[in-house]
Amino acid sequence: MSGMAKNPPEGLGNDFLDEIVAIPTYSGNEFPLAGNKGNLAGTAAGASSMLQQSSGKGSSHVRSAGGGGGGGGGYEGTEAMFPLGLNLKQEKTCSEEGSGSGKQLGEGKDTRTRAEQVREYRRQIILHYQPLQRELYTLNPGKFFAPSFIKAVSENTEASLRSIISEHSPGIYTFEMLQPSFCELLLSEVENFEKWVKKKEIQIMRPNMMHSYGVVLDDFGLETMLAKLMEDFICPISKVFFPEAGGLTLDSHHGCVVYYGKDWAVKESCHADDSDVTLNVCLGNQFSGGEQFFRGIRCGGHQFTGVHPLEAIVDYSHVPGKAVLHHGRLRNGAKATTSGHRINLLLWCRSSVFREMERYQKNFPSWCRCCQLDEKDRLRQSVSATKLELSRNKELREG
Ligand SMILES: O=C(O)CCC(=O)C(=O)O
Ligand SMILES: [Fe+2]
Repeated sequence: MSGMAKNPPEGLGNDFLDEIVAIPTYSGNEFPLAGNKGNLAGTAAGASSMLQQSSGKGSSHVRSAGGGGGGGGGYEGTEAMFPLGLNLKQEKTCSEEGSGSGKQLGEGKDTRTRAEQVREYRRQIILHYQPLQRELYTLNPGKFFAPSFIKAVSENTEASLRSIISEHSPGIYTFEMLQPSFCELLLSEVENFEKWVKKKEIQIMRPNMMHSYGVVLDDFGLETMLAKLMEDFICPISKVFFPEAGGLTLDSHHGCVVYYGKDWAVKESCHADDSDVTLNVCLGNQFSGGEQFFRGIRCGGHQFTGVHPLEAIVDYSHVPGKAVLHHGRLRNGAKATTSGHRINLLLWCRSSVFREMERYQKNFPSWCRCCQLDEKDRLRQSVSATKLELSRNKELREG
């Protein structure tokens, strides 16, 4: 089992504390899942009421394509705009976000790259944290996944995958994925990690700028297991359903668990994940409300445009054990969880090849609605200009 914690020494030395970089943290509320055995079958209740569209800015105005690419988590907020992505310091600009390894952080003193800081941060945690559910740390499909999911992925044909996957709406796919016992184990591991963090009074990195309530699984030893999960079980699906979004070449991920509920109220904000393909699976528990909403796929240059009238505005009510797989640039957000607690596993899957190609892409990406509209406009204008020129030439010849 690689990446597992060794026996921790008593307490944590100053070196360890020095290594932890300040990030969003919370210390107050207990993780309220202890003793919830058997409750995982709870479902997301509550009819999905329509989310109000983005205030004021929600016109279908199409901005001309700007920088593009960039992988940053832009937001079209219902109110505020937040960036997303792994963040060692609470920076405010989207463009600083994302998987930009090689970038130096810190004001002056710390000259390590972001990648180096993250590596050291993880090393320190893994050295000191003692896992509770060790079986989670090695991928065990028979224990983790629903039999139907294992069968479809092992057959690995488009037909077998389509037999278990439903298209909730264009580009949003759902399927039964996790066994209740796996969800329970993961929840108890997360709870254990939170207890450890609290006991040691350390600050840890939280999943992203939207979530101070949640943990990054990769940081405490689950990175290898999640990488294998992505490679063996998500890539076969993304190859079929998201070939245009890097689905053929996913090669890195950001894995976390996020919490919603009374003690973990998250501001409703529409955003794009720092991901090329996103896997989101509900782990539990009993809750109502908390629908996820989707507001159109946009490239980096069009993140802040409104929803187009022809575009579906989609809500989805999470169900424990069931996965949602969507295009990473599909703008999304979560409505308030009105009772109980909703806890989800997120795997932001990335393709370095896709991101590199995006940087040099000259043509518009076919999957961005605004780029499509821009392209149509450009064609229309060029046809009108040609027509005008032809009629002028005709007038000159005849006149
Ligand atoms: O509410 C959820 O399940 C998804 C959260 C989310 O969109 C995100 O963290 O990127
Ligand atoms: Fe998201």
